[in-house]
Amino acid sequence: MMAVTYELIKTCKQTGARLGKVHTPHGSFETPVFMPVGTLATVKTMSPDELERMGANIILSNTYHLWLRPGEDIVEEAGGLHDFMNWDGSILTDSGGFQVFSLSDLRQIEEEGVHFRNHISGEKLFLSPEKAMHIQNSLGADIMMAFDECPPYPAEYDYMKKSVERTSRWAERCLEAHKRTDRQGLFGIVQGGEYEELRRQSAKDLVSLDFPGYAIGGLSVGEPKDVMNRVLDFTTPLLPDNKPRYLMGVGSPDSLIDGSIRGIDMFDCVLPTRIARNGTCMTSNGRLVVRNAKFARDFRPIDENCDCYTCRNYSRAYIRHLVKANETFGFRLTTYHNLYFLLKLMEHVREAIREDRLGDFREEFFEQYGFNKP
Ligand SMILES: Nc1nc2c(CCNCC3CCCCC3)c3[nH]c(NCCc4ccccc4)nc3cc2c(=O)[nH]1
Ligand SMILES: [Zn+2]
Repeated sequence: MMAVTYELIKTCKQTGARLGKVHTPHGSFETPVFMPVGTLATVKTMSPDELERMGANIILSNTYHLWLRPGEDIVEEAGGLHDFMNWDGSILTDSGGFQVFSLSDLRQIEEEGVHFRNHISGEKLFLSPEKAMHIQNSLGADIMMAFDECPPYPAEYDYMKKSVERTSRWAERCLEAHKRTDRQGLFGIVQGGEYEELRRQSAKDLVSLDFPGYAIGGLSVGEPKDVMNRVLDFTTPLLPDNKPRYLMGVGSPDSLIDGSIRGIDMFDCVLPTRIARNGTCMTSNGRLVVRNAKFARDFRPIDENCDCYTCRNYSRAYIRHLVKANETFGFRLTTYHNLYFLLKLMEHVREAIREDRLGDFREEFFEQYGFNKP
């Protein structure tokens, strides 16, 4: 029995977007969906109860971070991530590949795996496809990611070709090493940078391995948005219609809409929670830096079009005061609003797909948010 399955409900007549549902052992969620990130087994400053109340059904955590701290053995002894963090919705864990490349220096990539330094203690470590599978099996996430290399942007064609071929060999090794296929679904990650023939090669290799879902990796790594959109235009059609497609590391409102239009079903990003912790909020009229002096006597909510707990009960003046005083409650309020804003945005995207008008929704949203301004 497949741990993770996808149900295609309908395709938008105006765009390539699709309305779907993903079923996992910890429940189902409609797609396109934004997945809040909880790196160290917590979505920073939010309780599981608050995440549930704001409508989150799936959150992310991470192999690399939990392996280093507290150690996957402790999480396994607790009964796995769901019990450890008291979250009974779905969980997806990234494989750690990306974090090794983005967090630690002195890394050396070989066929066997990657040698690198622990970014906290400096000790030398080694992560391989097999090790990444064992850790994710111990963590017990409903969706696991294959161990891949996400090359930097830009990367030479020859380097990228070698990297794609190795990532495909690593994907096979992940399938071999994955132990709990009845309870945890393993997604393959398509690489290939901006090179169409390499994306084709990567997708062909992974689709032939018949994963229950596919991620598009190697994007949101500094390339211009039109490069990302072009890569999506020729990559998503290479993936099977009856499997979820997850665009990794994407979480700005415009990219969520443009990715959905190009047939992406799942998104994750640290953006909303990270900018919240420095007092920046996403609103329907663009970004608002609540720390700004102009809000000192502004008693309106962060976003007058938002009905979240933060916007129903607190003013810009109050939140500015808290953020300036470095009061934790202030960051809880901005985080709650930013996550609610993106979860609500995806609800509107799904509604627009139902009504075959996602193209129109994109125009209205971009206009109001200010994306079209030159
Ligand atoms: N395997 C893998 N992961 C990738 C990730 C991590 C996705 N988030 C996981 C999440 C798990 C829990 C801990 C945190 C990470 C990416 N993130 C980005 N861009 C982020 C760009 C960005 C945007 C805003 C702020 C910071 C960074 N591109 C990515 C490409 C890949 C990739 O090819 N392979
Ligand atoms: Zn709000």
